[in-house]
Amino acid sequence: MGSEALHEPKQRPAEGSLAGFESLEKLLKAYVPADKLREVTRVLHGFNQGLIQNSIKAPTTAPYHDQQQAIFKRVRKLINAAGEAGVKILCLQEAWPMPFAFCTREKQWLEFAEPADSGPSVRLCMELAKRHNMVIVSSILERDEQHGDTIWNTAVVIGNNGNVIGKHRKNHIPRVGDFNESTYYLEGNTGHPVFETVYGKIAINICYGRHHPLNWMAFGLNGAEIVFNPSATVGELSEPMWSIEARNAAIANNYYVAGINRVGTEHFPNQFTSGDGAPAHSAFGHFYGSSYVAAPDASRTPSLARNKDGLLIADLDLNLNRQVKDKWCFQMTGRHNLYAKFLNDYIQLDFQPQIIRDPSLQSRQ
Ligand SMILES: NC(=O)NCCC(=O)O
Repeated sequence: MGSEALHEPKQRPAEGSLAGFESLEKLLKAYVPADKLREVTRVLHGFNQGLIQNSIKAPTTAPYHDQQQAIFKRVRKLINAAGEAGVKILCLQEAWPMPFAFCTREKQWLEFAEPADSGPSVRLCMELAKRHNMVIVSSILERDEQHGDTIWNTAVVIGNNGNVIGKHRKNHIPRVGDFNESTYYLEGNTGHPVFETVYGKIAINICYGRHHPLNWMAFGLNGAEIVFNPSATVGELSEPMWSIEARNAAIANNYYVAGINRVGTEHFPNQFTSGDGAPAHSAFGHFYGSSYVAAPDASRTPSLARNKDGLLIADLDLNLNRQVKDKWCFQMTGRHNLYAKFLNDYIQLDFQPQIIRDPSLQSRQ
């Protein structure tokens, strides 16, 4: 019997699975013979080196407080597991204390917004960070009460003493597919902060910011050693990009990147449309998890599952950043003065693109 017959899933593939397998790695393992799999993994992942992805735990029709408490219960358990395993820096997925309701455009979901220094999820993370002597990056919907209740998509960095070190607000707000986030909040105003923690210098590039190379670059130039990318994105939209973007950023900027994606399919009480003529629907699509860590030497860890909660633990040797920098000299050879001048020209109203046209082309009217 061939391996295909042995491993072909017999029933309908589980929701959110990849042809019946919980991750690409498991699918490859089922079909590629062991001697060849080593080579496939070497080329796909390089050499192997805590992140938490979680689904929502109560229906979106439940009272908000119940929805939030159900997620807290689950995430508390996962953070405790990370702490017991010795995790020192932990990042949670984007807007982890709530369903990713921004597809609906309904303002009622702002009920989940909280102050970045004292909201319920922040207090939970402060308690657990202190208990486990751990740094926690917690991505929330922020309500800025000091500035007229402005709403932001924010990552709060909590130090190992249970103190809030600071926060970063999402720089790039998507206007793609059902990601109607601009209905709720604006582009962030916190720049590209790097947080110096007892375990290393970290930064956060929130979700859609991962499509913007200069966003990655700025965190690197500010000295980040690890950049977390807490995300919420669905299979139909971005899955082919997911395994590339964090790796590319890690290579180009000589730091580690940890991509954390939400997991599960979220259904909402009222139907919404995608503005593409297709019928109204009540589910966002499948958040495909697949969280992983990419290193500056182009290696990466395997992914977490596509359809299950998970905790990924990776040992990061921060000295590798400098070794790779010394070898490849990407920072040293960067022509930042050229780019600075170009960008300055580009933002002028009278900017003209630098195009040298083949004079033998027929002139366009
Ligand atoms: N949450 C978020 O920014 N999603 C946008 C979709 C994507 O970047 O894949």
